[in-house]
Amino acid sequence: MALLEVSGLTVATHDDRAPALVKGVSFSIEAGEIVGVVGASGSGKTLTALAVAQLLPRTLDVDAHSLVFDGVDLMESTDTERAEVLGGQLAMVFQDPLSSLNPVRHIGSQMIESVRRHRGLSKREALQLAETCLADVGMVDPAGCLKKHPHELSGGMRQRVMIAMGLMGDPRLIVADEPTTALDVTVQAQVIDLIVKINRERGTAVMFVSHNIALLSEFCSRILVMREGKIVEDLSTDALLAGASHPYTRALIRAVPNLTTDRDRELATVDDL
Ligand SMILES: Nc1ncnc2c1ncn2[C@@H]1O[C@H](COP(=O)(O)OP(=O)(O)OP(=O)(O)O)[C@@H](O)[C@H]1O
Repeated sequence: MALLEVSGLTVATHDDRAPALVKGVSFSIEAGEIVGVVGASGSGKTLTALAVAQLLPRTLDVDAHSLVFDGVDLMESTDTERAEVLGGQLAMVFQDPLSSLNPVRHIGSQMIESVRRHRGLSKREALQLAETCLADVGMVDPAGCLKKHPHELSGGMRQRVMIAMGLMGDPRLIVADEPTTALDVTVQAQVIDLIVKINRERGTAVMFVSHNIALLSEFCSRILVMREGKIVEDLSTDALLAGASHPYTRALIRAVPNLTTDRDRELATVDDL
C-alpha cells in the first residue's frame, strides 16, 4: 500500500450552487517518493495539499472516498488518531515562513512546542533535538539560532527553520507548498537541495507544489498536473521528458523555455492548447 492514497477528494465552498474547487481528485504517493504537483494559479494545488495535511479552513467543505495516510483513513479517523499523524508523521512547509512563525517568540520555543506535546519530551531533550534538526538543515550556529526571533533570519534561513521544525516529528511525508517561490534563485536551489537530501538520507516522501514544471522535473520522480480542480495528468518525470503528455501539460512545458523535450519542436506548431 502507498504511503498516501487519496481517492475522490473534493473541496467546495458552502455555496451549493458554486462549482467545486477541487473536483474528485485521486492520486497516491509511495514511501520515499518525491511527487510534484503543478498547474496554473487557481488550479487547486494548494487546496489539495492543505486537504492532505488536514489544514483546510472550516469555511470549506472537504469530502473524499478515502484519504489514507500510512494505513489510517484520515476521513474516518478519530481526532486523537489525526492529531498523532499530523503532530509528527506529516510535516507541512509553506511559501511564507513568516506567516507560520510567531514574530515575538524565540525560534527554540516554537520548535519544541509540538514535539513536547506529542512525544512527551522534556524541555532539555526537545531543545537538544531542535539543535540537531537545525544542524541537519545546514544552520551554521544551531544553538544561537534557537535564541533568535524570526525577523533576525534571512528568508532562506527562515525556510530552513520551517523544514527543521517539520523534521522534529521525524515525518514520513513533507507537504511543501511553493516553499521556494519567495526566495531568490540561488537560495531556492539550496532549499531544494536540502529537501532532496532529506528525502535521500531519511527516506521521507515529499509532495512538492509548484507552478514551475521545469523546476519539478529536476528532482521529482513523478508529476501530477492540475487544471481547474482536476488532475489531468499523472506521469513519471522520465515520461514527461520523453514527451508523452497531455495537451495542457505540453502548454505548461511550452511556457518554460528552459525545459527541453522531444516534443518542443512539435509544440512550436501547436496552436491554442
Ligand atoms: N478559502 C477559500 N474560499 C473560497 N475559495 C477559495 C479558498 N481558497 C482557495 N479558493 C479558490 O479555490 C481555487 C483553487 O485555489 P488554490 O489556492 O488551491 O489554487 P493554486 O493552484 O494553489 O493556485 P496558486 O498557484 O495561485 O497558489 C481558486 O479559484 C481559489 O480562488
